[in-house]
Amino acid sequence: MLAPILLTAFAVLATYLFRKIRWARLEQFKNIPQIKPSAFWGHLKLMGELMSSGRENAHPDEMFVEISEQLGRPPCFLVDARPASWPTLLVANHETAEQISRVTKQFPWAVPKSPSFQDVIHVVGYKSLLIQEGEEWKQLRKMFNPGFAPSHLITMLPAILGKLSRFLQLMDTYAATGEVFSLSKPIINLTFDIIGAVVMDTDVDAQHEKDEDRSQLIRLFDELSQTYTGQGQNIPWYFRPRLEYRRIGIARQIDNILKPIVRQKHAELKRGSTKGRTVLDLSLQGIDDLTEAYVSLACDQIKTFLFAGHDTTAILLSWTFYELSRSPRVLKTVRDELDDLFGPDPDPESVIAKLLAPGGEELVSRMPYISAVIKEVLRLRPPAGSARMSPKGAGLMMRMQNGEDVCIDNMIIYLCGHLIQRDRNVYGETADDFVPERWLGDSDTSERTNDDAEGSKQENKITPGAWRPFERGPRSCIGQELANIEARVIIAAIARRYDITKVGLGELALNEKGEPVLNEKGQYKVKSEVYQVSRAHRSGVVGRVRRPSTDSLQTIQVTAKPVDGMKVKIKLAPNATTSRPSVVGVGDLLNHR
Ligand code: HEM
Repeated sequence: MLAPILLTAFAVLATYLFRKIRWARLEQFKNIPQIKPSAFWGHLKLMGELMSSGRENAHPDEMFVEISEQLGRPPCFLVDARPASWPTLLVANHETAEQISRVTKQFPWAVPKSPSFQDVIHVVGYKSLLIQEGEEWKQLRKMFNPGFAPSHLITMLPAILGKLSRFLQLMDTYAATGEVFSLSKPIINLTFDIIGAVVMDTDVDAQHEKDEDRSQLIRLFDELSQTYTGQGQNIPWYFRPRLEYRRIGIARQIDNILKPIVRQKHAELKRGSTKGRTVLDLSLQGIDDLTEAYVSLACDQIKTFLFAGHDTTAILLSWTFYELSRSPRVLKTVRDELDDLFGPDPDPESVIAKLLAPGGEELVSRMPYISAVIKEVLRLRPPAGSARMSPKGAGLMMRMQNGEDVCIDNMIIYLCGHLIQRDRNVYGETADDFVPERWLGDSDTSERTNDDAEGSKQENKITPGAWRPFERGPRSCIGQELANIEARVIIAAIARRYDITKVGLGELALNEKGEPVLNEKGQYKVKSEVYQVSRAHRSGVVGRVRRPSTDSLQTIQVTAKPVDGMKVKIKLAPNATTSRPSVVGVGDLLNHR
């Protein structure tokens, strides 16, 4: 008697599930452009195939480019990798992206962040600016905006330049030995040191060769980011409780280092024994009683700035030096601009002296060609994108190419800078080429690019929303101006001192005389392409190989880095002095300021 009942119940359940899966795969999003999904697998199998047939370890953006091409480059398309990830809407055009990033009545602070950001919760903290929403986010942003205001950041120039000496020393050593090294590594460590100085006036000692000489804070940060590498690290925590426990433990140790710093800075401010110029100082001003809750909140923001501010800027600089190394026309123009601005002496000490002298701040804003180079690198190699999600039931509608309105609630909306910024409708036939000149007359990379009224004042041509490496709208990058200043002064200090040669992937193709050969686009021909990978790699040293898997969809917010950590060798440029006055000089210059 029981058997037929059970059998019937099983048949009913199976039919229900079959229909439900079929509906979800074939019907639910049928109006969104997509590769024909499998009724059972959706796009899971397709993604597995694409990732294993492509470049090893490649950033998912590369796979999205391939899908976009197959679909005829629509403004947006769907990738359905359920249950490995939420269904994901890939946004590939600026008009569609603006619908998500702008302020609307429904979303007064733009469409909320995707829950996939929770993956990095132990790195940035529960109350991180990166993750918070609504009023809480607004208050935080208000609290920390002053520390990142351009007029304030420029006063931090000495602190930024102060971190260059160790970097230059190391680069000079590499130039002397001629050894191959990962350029991203010293740059990441430099940007880490700069963030530590700008945010809390603390030497985080990232730039030491030996691990034991680096600060405990940096070592813990490193240890924590290590827990995010390797396969399957982003599955729900209850499937990997030991790893979760380890992350919580490391995060607690980091807090134990940062909390006393917050308390000490607050005490110094109250005593009046500090000028109070760091990002942390400014956020503490006006706070009489420092509660534990505030200490915790400030800690989460410091972690957020350390996390969001070092890797991104380092990626920008790594790609910049790579592009300069293979674009002789661009390198020459950059060096000419530096000669004009800083005089013919290419020594970093001389550049730094001019930056620190009266009027130095103004020099930072007067680098139109270098700015165009930075803008073009950020266009072609955006270090980060944005993942958003409209809550279930919110009723966020998007108009598709066929005129249909589709509800896009409860799915990841990925504003894919890599696709948006290579849109042929905006950038034409040279969309994939490195052409800094396209920005001349509009080479601004500052926060003003987030302002449409300012953007349309430019006599130029390229619509503001089509350049969005820092994203746009209220949730755009708070550190945009800091990244700009860092990138400019680092390029100014080193672009004339070293000649950089890529080694391994991306190496120049030489002719029979051993000379590099220009292609029709004015860049040297290369033997292979350097491509982007997604995972957080230890201090930029890349080497661990991960089998491709669908969980990379959940980590699309993780930055896109050069695959090999940008392996290069360097030598002093022909007119650079062979002595190393810069190493001693930077410290002296700062002491005398
Ligand atoms: C080239 C360098 C950088 C790039 C390309 C970049 C890119 C971005 C992008 C695309 C976002 C938006 C993320 C989203 O919508 O989900 C963002 C947000 C953010 N960035 Fe950056 N960033 C850079 C440097 C920095 C620096 C130096 C800091 C330093 C503190 C920083 C801190 C932040 C923070 C805190 C947010 C969250 C802002 C909010 O939600 O209110 N970034 N960044």
